[in-house]
Amino acid sequence: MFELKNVKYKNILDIEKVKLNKNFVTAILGSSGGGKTTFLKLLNNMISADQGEIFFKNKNIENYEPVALRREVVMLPQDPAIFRGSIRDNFQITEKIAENGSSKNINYKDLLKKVSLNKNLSDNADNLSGGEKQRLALARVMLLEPEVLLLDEPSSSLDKKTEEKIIQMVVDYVRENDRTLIMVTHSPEIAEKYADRIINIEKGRIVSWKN
Ligand SMILES: Nc1ncnc2c1ncn2[C@@H]1O[C@H](COP(=O)(O)OP(=O)(O)OP(=O)(O)O)[C@@H](O)[C@H]1O
Repeated sequence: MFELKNVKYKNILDIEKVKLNKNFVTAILGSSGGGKTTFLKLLNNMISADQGEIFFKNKNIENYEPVALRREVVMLPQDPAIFRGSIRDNFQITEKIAENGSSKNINYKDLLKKVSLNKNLSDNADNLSGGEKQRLALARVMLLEPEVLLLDEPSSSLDKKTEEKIIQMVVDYVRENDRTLIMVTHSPEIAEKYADRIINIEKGRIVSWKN
């Protein structure tokens, strides 16, 4: 699905060659500051490599229209922005942005249940805790039904039990719907349990991977 060749970004990343498979759950592990977030951002062209090439479905990502690419490859950042207004507003704005009618008949309440967010649609999204905002953002991403989900430490402000539940749910979703998930995680246990492939990034380089 993705192929990177001799990709360099500032003095942060230096990736000789890597392929990321379609329909795989790929986990990215590594020390803080090693370049994991930067790696994800390159995949939907939020940032452009200084050198080298990145292919998505055999086409150089520089040749995709950026908005079209980001509809297919959606990133959930560590600290996602929440739209002002209610939880329902957040879903409605997302659907408007999506514009592609992909979110046909998705029930907002079911979506909240899926991400274990025990709130009303009319609740003010601003009042949610950090972990709850992250789950709302995850629900918004699911509404977009992207082909590829890039999750940057989706569980960073969640307790262990909720974290596991959410990851299980995302992985189930990805597998049932033939999607591709690339997730940065701090937890080797989560990576071992859910990923088809684990990539270790240290100091900007891929130091090991495991199938
Ligand atoms: N736009 C930028 N310009 C300069 N330096 C940057 C930029 N973005 C990130 N960095 C630096 O690059 C390094 C890698 O950052 P990155 O966020 O990719 O690491 P990470 O592995 O995701 O870390 P963490 O696990 O702490 O989230 C860090 O030292 C960071 O400070």
